[in-house]
Amino acid sequence: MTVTTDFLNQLNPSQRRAVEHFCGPLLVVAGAGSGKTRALTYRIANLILNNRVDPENILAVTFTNKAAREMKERVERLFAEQEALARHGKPLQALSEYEQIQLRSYVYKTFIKHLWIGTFHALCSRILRFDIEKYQSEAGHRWTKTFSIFDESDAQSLVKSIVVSKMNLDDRAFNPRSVRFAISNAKNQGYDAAEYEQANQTFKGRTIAEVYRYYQAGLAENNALDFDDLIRLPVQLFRQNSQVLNYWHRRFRHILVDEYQDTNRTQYDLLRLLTTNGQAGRFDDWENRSVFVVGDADQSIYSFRAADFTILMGFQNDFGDGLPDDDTRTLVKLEENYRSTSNILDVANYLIENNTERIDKILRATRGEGETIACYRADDEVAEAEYVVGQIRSLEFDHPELSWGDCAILYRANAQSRALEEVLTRYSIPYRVVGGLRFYDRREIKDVLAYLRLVANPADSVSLKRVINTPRRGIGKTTIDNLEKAAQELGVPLWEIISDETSAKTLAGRSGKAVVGFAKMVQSWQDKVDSATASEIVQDVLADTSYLETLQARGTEDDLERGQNIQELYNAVLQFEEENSEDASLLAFLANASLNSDLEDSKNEGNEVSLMTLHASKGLEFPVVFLVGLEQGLFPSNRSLDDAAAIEEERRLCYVGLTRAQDRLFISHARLRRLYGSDRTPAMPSIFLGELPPDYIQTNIATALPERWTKTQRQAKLSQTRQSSDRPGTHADDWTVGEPVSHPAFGEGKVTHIFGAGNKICLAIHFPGLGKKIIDPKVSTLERVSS
Ligand SMILES: Nc1ncnc2c1ncn2[C@@H]1O[C@H](COP(=O)(O)OP(=O)(O)OP(=O)(O)O)[C@@H](O)[C@H]1O
Ligand SMILES: [Mg+2]
Repeated sequence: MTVTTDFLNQLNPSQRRAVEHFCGPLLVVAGAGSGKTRALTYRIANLILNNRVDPENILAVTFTNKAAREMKERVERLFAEQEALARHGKPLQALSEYEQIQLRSYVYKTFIKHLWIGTFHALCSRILRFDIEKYQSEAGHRWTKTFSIFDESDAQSLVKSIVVSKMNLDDRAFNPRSVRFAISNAKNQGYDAAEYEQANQTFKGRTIAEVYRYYQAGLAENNALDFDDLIRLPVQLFRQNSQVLNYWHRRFRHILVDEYQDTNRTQYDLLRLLTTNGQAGRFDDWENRSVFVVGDADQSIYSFRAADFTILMGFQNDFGDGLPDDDTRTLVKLEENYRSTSNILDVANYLIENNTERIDKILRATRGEGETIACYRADDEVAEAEYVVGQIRSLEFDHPELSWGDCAILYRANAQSRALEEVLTRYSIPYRVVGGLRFYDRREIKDVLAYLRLVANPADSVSLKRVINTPRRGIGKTTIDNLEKAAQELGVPLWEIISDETSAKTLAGRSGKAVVGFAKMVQSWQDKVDSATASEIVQDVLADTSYLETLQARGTEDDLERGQNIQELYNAVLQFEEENSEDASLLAFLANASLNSDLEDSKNEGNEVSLMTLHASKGLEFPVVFLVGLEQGLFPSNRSLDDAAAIEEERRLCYVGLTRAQDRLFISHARLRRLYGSDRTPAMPSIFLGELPPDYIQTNIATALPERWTKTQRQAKLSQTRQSSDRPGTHADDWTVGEPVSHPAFGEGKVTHIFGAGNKICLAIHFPGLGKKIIDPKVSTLERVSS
């Protein structure tokens, strides 16, 4: 391939600098829509095309599997375009279909196939498929490369069995979900059970540490890892074994990370080990390797999973050999936004300025002003959904160039999708819920995958128990308990008892024959695992278990849909085999299935409205965005109301939502909302609504927002706010915690917290009988009550 720089013309000078920076560390910080992801993608192409880097030496970390897929496709297209010019002297589109296919297949085989692009989890699972057998945990646990990946529900059922059966604890006091969460959090901060116990010297802390120990032993017994261990284990392995680390260090000379602000401690440790080869010193090889990260601290929204955006802020110091933070050798700022109209961008910037914990940055619009932002107050959640759908339908007439696929509805909580789905269905508008009930979380899919996991990893007793009597074959709970007890006493996996005909018959009594038959069936698949393809094994499993037939025999609509889903799973296996010809084994497919939540996207991708949580919308963009449910207690969420830092995170989430919009933005809230099956309860408008600049916003209720300002007034207001010469009651010093106040709608209450500083404040006020509300004194008039 000839050296070329043509494609770099599609970048602005700062992006180009980031892309062309060859070796050494580089941080790109910039606001939303400024082309960070684009720069990262072009950089991969540039490393290979112009810097002559072997694709095998590149590791790119994306936030979702979908992003990884898109990035690969994008790089592939860039390559194909360059190659078309070089070979044929014509742009790609001018070539015949046959020539295009040939060219793309060449590009795929020569370059793309060798690139490692994926999420931290997907990449780590690949590393572990090579090296996990060299790892030994402090407690002496070991895993083999056929390990299963436990998803959240598998992990929780393991925790539950420990809490209830092993430790005889009250599962109300030690709710398996929260215990699992505590363990997960500890892992993401790099704590093992002993370190966790050290840091939590209460009864509860010690008990959770004990569950943690049993849980790790349980994982090892099942030859399984949870999502957190997928990243933690390579870190520990790299620390234990310098040869292994050295191999991966030499392999990944160029590391690129998108959304770096949402990196947690363990992921950071992994990156550091890989770049420095575990040397205590800093990044020491400026001539031969690079570490390139892009991010935006204002979009950090995963602190509940231990993400820490100070890691982004520390990048230059950590990797930059002690160079000052603003050193341009290690920092590029992007200041143009290519995504949104200036109205949308102004509104988002205005909101995020309310955060105290942030570094100000410039983000200039490059597009026109666009339309104003619509804000709608609905009577309840159904009326809100009707408003959204009404707008989507009227877009059909007003903007025929837009299609349903251009629209996205974003919300804070998954449960909000129900009302929206009902109304969309009523009007026959096709939609898809991105990351809702994941395809791989469906019961029938989990069943078939459990069979496959058992084939690949006989030690996986969680999967074994799931399928031993599914479909029913007359093996009851008592029989399974007996078999399991024997396995525990002998300290062997359940499979060993079941697959031994004599033991199985002795222990299983009347169900002995069924157990033996089941074991023989599984054994016959296991015998083939090295020679057959994944799809052949799936076919065998479906045929031998009569799973599909059982569904068909029952024949309800639900059952038929389940049958179709299984068919879809089979298609996914075939597709996987096509795309991954170099490793299409059952193991590789299973890892992919555990880690890939985007199957539904590829199945349905087309002209449909997208529904998703704000978290899932990160990095994406849509011409039309609806941001719904801006109500106190929902967004910001209830859990954040008492916590200033959490409110700031919610505000960042709101910033993420607003900045997904390219052309049109609709915001809404309801006065009454039914959520999680409760009665309709009154809902207050979100504080974030009061923080948006009213002159940019058209609302259906004159009083929904504070007084209207013109744009010039807004500027004046902004500087005035900054000079803090406000009306009384809007400055932090005006209030003290504990003082009684009166609100026009809620009556009398007491100030419990003051968030923010200067005149960028909100007050948390407890109103007897109503609970706690967050009030912005700039929006609501609060009266002091003399006590
Ligand atoms: N130099 C450029 N010229 C034209 N369009 C650009 C340029 N850079 C980026 N874009 C476009 O702007 C949009 C936003 O880019 P991108 O998604 O890379 O931004 P980002 O900084 O990663 O955003 P986010 O913070 O939301 O992840 C995309 O549609 C991209 O193609
Ligand atoms: Mg991005």
